[in-house]
Amino acid sequence: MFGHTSARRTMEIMTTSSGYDALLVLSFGGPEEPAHVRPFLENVTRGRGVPPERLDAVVEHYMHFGGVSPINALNRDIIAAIETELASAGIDLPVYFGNRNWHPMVEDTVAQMTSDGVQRALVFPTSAWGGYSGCRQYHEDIARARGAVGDDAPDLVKIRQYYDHPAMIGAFSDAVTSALESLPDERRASARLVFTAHSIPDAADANAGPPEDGGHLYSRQVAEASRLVAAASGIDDYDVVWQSRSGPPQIPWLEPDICDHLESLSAKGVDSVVVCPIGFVSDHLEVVWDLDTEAEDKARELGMAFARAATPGTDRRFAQMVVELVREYVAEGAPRGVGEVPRYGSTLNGARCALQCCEQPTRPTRAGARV
Ligand SMILES: CC1=C(CCC(=O)O)c2cc3nc(cc4[nH]c(cc5[nH]c(cc1n2)c(C)c5CCC(=O)O)c(CCC(=O)O)c4C)C(CCC(=O)O)=C3C
Ligand SMILES: [Fe+2]
Repeated sequence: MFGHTSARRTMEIMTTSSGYDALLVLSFGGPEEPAHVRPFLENVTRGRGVPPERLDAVVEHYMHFGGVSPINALNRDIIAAIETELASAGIDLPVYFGNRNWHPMVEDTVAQMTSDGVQRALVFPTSAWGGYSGCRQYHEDIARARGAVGDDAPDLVKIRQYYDHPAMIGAFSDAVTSALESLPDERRASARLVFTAHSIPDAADANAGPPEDGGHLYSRQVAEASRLVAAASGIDDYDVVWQSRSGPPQIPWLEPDICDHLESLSAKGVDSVVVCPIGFVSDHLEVVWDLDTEAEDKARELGMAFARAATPGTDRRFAQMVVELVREYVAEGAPRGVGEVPRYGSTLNGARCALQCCEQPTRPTRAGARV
């Protein structure tokens, strides 16, 4: 059952005039049955200093959904939508699917691409962001997968960060407006807009981006995307908070946490929130558990009305954005972005964007020694 890719058709691969002959959608991966939850989590956390107590808690989150992460199915839907949009744009590129942490593994997918004769492919990462987890780790995946295949591996060009693409900002903004409209009439005018993204260690954020850009690229992009979405929704007052913190408690991560923030808002008399998961392209486990279960329960406990805005992955504009990004490369179109924070992240064969870009900070081991 493993190892097949999502290339929907067998076709003769022809190098187009633009020089690309496939598109690889590269994602995080997730388990699709209970027996796969532990091995998946072991892949995610290998060498990353995540305490066993945290892992046990996360196993439980997956078990609440029958051991099935929604992420792979959502990515298959995104791929089907991309195929439709590519076809209507007249761009003839087969689409492949590979993951960092679970099947279909990117190593297997790149092996398949090699045997299909692919020579040079674009890689669309399902993360819009800079930073180690959001960008550089995807470069590492590309390099590892090519290394596993050897000399015949195709050249792989990763598509750039797209945190401020107008199509994505538009989809998020419409989702915020719909979430606001779903609140009870009497709670709508007082609703507070709260953006949330995956927390990362402070030290990882400090190192995010090329050093000459000043660091903190991830939190700066998240803040900028939030500003753009709020502005497009006609809202000028909002907060940016973080979720899904992992790692040992003594290491500082980006704060405040969404649930703590709901408590502070409630203490100030706020009785209604719209939560926008700006950091995620689809409703994967961090969204359906950490927001739709934990944060919503917290809001209920505090007597607050709660509405969670949709993620953009199911919006047709998301697949259209992917095709626009592909066009930037195949037709050398100008990058479209509406934000003021720069975007990096496009390199060949897993090279870094710059020397010491998104360097992993040293982490204490559980024994207390630094590695
Ligand atoms: C910035 C960021 C994104 C957004 C960018 C992107 O989308 O890539 C993201 C996405 C995701 N994170 C995911 C799942 C997990 N992340 C973990 C752990 C971690 N995430 C981190 C950061 C991020 N993560 C970090 C710094 C860690 C600590 C360990 C380490 O330094 O690497 C763990 C380990 C257990 C835990 O501690 O939570 C799991 C299971 C899933 C799949 C969910 C599903 O199955 O539906 C997705 C899309
Ligand atoms: Fe994560």
